[in-house]
Parts: sequence; structure tokens; C-alpha cells
Amino acid sequence: MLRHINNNNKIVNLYRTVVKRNYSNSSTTPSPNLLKQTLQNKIVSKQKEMKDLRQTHSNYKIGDITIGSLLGGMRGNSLMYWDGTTLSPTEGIKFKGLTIEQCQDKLPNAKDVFGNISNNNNGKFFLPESMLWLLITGEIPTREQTLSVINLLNNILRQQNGELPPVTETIMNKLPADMHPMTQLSIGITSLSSQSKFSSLYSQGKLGKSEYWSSTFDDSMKLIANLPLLAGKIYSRLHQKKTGPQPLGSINYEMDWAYNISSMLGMTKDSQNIKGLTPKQQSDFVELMRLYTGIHVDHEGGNVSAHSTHLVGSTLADPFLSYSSGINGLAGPLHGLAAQEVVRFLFNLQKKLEKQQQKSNDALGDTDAAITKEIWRLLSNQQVIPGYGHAVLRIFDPRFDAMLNFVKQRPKEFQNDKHVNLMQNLSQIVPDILIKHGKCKNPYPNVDAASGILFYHYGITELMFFTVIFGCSRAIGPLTQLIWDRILGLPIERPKSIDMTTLKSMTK
Ligand SMILES: CC(=O)SCCNC(=O)CCNC(=O)[C@H](O)C(C)(C)COP(=O)(O)OP(=O)(O)OC[C@H]1O[C@@H](n2cnc3c(N)ncnc32)[C@H](O)[C@@H]1OP(=O)(O)O
Ligand SMILES: O=C([O-])CC(=O)C(=O)O
Repeated sequence: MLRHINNNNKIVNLYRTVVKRNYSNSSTTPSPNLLKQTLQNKIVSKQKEMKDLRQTHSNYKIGDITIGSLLGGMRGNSLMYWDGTTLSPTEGIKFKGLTIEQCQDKLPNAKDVFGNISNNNNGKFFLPESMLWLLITGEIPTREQTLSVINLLNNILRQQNGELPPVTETIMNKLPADMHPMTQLSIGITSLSSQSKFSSLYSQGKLGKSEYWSSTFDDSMKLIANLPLLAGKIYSRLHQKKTGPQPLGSINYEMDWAYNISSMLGMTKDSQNIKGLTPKQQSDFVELMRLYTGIHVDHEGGNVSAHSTHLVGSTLADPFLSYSSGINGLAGPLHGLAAQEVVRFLFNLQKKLEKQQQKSNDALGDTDAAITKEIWRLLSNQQVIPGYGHAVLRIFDPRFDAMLNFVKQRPKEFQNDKHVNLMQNLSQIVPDILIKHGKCKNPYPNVDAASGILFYHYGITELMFFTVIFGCSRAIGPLTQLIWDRILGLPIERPKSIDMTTLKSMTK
């Protein structure tokens, strides 16, 4: 064990040397203020665009609202302003007009930023920091600009000595260790509100409307920077009986945000490596984290986590209070919690299949027929098949494809994982059944169908934790939009509601 740790330390030191060398290759260390300055330069022209739209085209009709849409969760009604991403039913998510593949092609990844730090072909997925730059500025960042975002987030943590603010640390330590991780995350983010620059300045009467954005920006970056610590704190509490109260890892100021999430979960070479991953698996886990947290950042504005953040933010609640509302929405099983439900479902199904095979004494059995039977049983019990269907998408979720490609690129790693194999098998069987069932508008797998079981493969076996990782990623889109909401002076959101009597009288 000790030798293992010593070897790991050697690798870490080597890694740090390489990273340092790559940093020092750039002529200057990119300023952590670059993102805010670049944003500031865009404000006037964007405000003018918004003013022109409001003044000239306010009466332009976008669509009709029917009783069906009102009673059907407003599906299909374009009712929100959202700038970072758009969701096409047939093409999937686009980030400032770019598909996931185009983002992988154009946005700086770990290799671009740090150089060739591993010999196992990893570092290929864009960094969430590049995505943050893209969503805020609308421009594809350079390597230096991406590094400046890494510096920005790490500087915030440096000022906190790599620890959660004391109030948050105290509150988190007092929560029951078995409280659902999403509840803990929501409380943790809410507690960070005591650090809010926006609400402090506002309550002192120091903020004019044109100044809202600046402290909203600072708070949002503080929130995003603290997420690796919060996720790590919550995860460490699930293990404290074995590992004690100390953190599972530490913030590495030379590395990126997704790397630090992985470290704080104890999954990297400069952490406790609590699941005993090999160096290749550690590197793959970080790669998975970069992929996952890169593609989950946003899904246009209408999804529940983004919409809740936007709605609460429209009251001028600070970014911490606004995003903790988004987290509460993400914690529902029809939204982000489906990741947890999918894995539970896969385990139950796998157990049933194995039992059946034992009974029939048939090594292969007719697995597809057994799966089909079980799916029909669930549907006839009026249960939803977790990980399938979508409110907007009408294709295989491209994010699901991206996760599946991760598996396909590592055939040796995954070939004996029966649950990962079952997940892939299901994606071929379930759509036809859902089409025959005839109820759901989208019979294809969504992103939650694949994500949890991949984390499970690398040792994140605590099902309830998956959505916390989703919550880290999702902060980036809605908070970016919140900053722009404040720049553009969007008002408090307050739709009109209609009662049954009025609806009935309208139809007469
Ligand atoms: C990151 C994410 O949030 S992705 C989504 C994660 N959620 C899941 O995977 C949970 C399973 N899926 C679902 O419950 C749904 O497909 C949702 C919530 C994602 C979308 O809901 P909707 O937009 O209302 O879907 P849709 O219009 O197709 O629903 C029509 C009917 O089909 C049913 N249906 C939809 N998906 C499924 C499914 N996977 N299994 C069984 N029935 C389904 C709905 O419950 C609804 O039934 P009802 O008429 O009795 O109320
Ligand atoms: O778009 C939605 O409604 C749900 C979803 O996939 C997401 O938020 O990522």
C-alpha cells in the first residue's frame, strides 16, 4: 500500500513538472481577469441589440398558446429568452450554434492547454473552462484564454486556502451523513450565499441597475470554483467511516476544474485513490469527468434546473440562492435524478436476467426476450423507463452517443462490465417497445441512460451521488445566463395563471 502511494507521489511530481513546463512555455501567465474584461467589452453592443428588439418588435407574435400547451407543461411554447444554447429536436444541443462534435473539434482540451501529459491518448475532450468562455463571450477561446479561466477559478480557491468557507464547512459537517447528496449540495450552495458580493452590495444600497452584472459575475465564478470542494465534501462524508473526516483529495492549482472534481472525489493520482484505480483508470476517470461536465453544462433555458435558476434569479436573488433552486429541480427523478434511477433499474434487471438464466439452466438464455418482457411489465404497471424519453429531443440524445463513444474507445476496459453491456443492449431494444407502447413522444435514450453506469464502473458506487456531478456541470450554463440576464436588465418573471372556470368559459 505504502509503495503504491510512493509510486503515485512520484507520478504526481512528474506530472506537476510537465504541467509547470507547459505553463512556463506561454510567454505570460494569462490574467484571471481576462474573462470579465472580455465580457465587459461586449456589454454595450448587446444591450443595444436588446433595446432595439424591445422598442421595435415588441408586438411581434412568436406563437400561440393553447389550452393543451398550458395544461401540458408549456411544451413547445417559446416563452423564455436564453442565449447560450439552443435545443433542436432532431439535432440535439448546440452551444452557441456548435454541436458537441464541433465543440470537441474547436474548443481547447487538456492536451491543448497542458500539452502531452499522459501517454495514454487522453486529454481529448474540451475543458469545461473553454465552454464557460464560449457561453459568456460567444467566442471560441484560445489556449491562453482557457488558461485564464483555469487561473480565475483556481485563484478563488487559493484565496480560500483550498477549503470551503468556514460557514459552509460547519454547516456541511452538521448534516446527517446519510442525507441525500443532492439535499446536501443544495444546502451547501445556499450556505455560500453568506459570501455573496451581490447581496451584500445590494443590501447596503450600493448597486445601481447597470452594476448588477459585475458582482453577479464574481459570485457565479465563486460558486463554480467551490463546486469541486462541495462535491468532494459530500462524497467524503459517504466514506468517513472508512477514511475519517479528512478530504479525499486536494485542489491542484495547476490543473483544471474537472481534474479537481475528480481529485476531491479521491479518484486521481494526487488524492487518496480510494477505489484503487490503476494509473490508466485514473486518467480515464478524469477524461470521463471532463467529457461529462463539458456536455452537461446547459440544455437551453426551459429544462427545470435552468428554468428554476432563471426564475429565482429574476427576483434579484443572489447566484447562490438562484442556482440552489436549480439544484432542487435537478434532484427530481424525471430530470437529473434519472441518472440514479437508471442504475437502480439496470441492477434490478440484471439480477432478474441472471435468476432466469439459472432457472432455465441456459448460459445465454433468451436475454432480449426477457428484457422485452420486463419492459412491458413496467409499462403496464404505469412506470416510466428511466433514461428514455425527452420533452424536446426526438432522436438518440447526442450526449448519450458521446458517453457511448467513450465506452467504445475503451473496449478492453468495458468488455466484461455486464451492466455497461446491458445499458448498450437496452438502447437497442427499448425504443421499439416504447414506439409500440405508443405513449411517449421520444422513445430514444437520453443522457441519463448512460452516465451513471460509467461512473459506477470506475468506482463511484454510491448511486445517490451521480446527480451531484451533474449539478457541478449544470452550474455553468444557467449562471452564465444569469449574468447576461442582469446585463440586459431582464425583469422579474411573472406569468399570468388561469383557473378552470376561466378556461371553460373561454371554450364556450
Ligand atoms: C437530463 C434529463 O433531464 S433527461 C430526462 C431524464 N428523465 C428520465 O429519463 C425519466 C423517464 N422519462 C420521462 O419520464 C419523460 O420522457 C420525460 C420527463 C423526460 C419527458 O416527459 P414528457 O415531455 O411529458 O414526455 P411525453 O410527452 O413523451 O409523455 C407522454 C406520455 O409518455 C410517458 N412517457 C414518457 N417517457 C416515458 C418513459 N421513459 N417510460 C414510460 N413512459 C414514458 C409519459 O409519462 C406520458 O404519459 P401520460 O400521458 O400517462 O402522462
Ligand atoms: O432538456 C431537458 O428538459 C432535460 C435535459 O435533458 C437537460 O436538462 O439536460
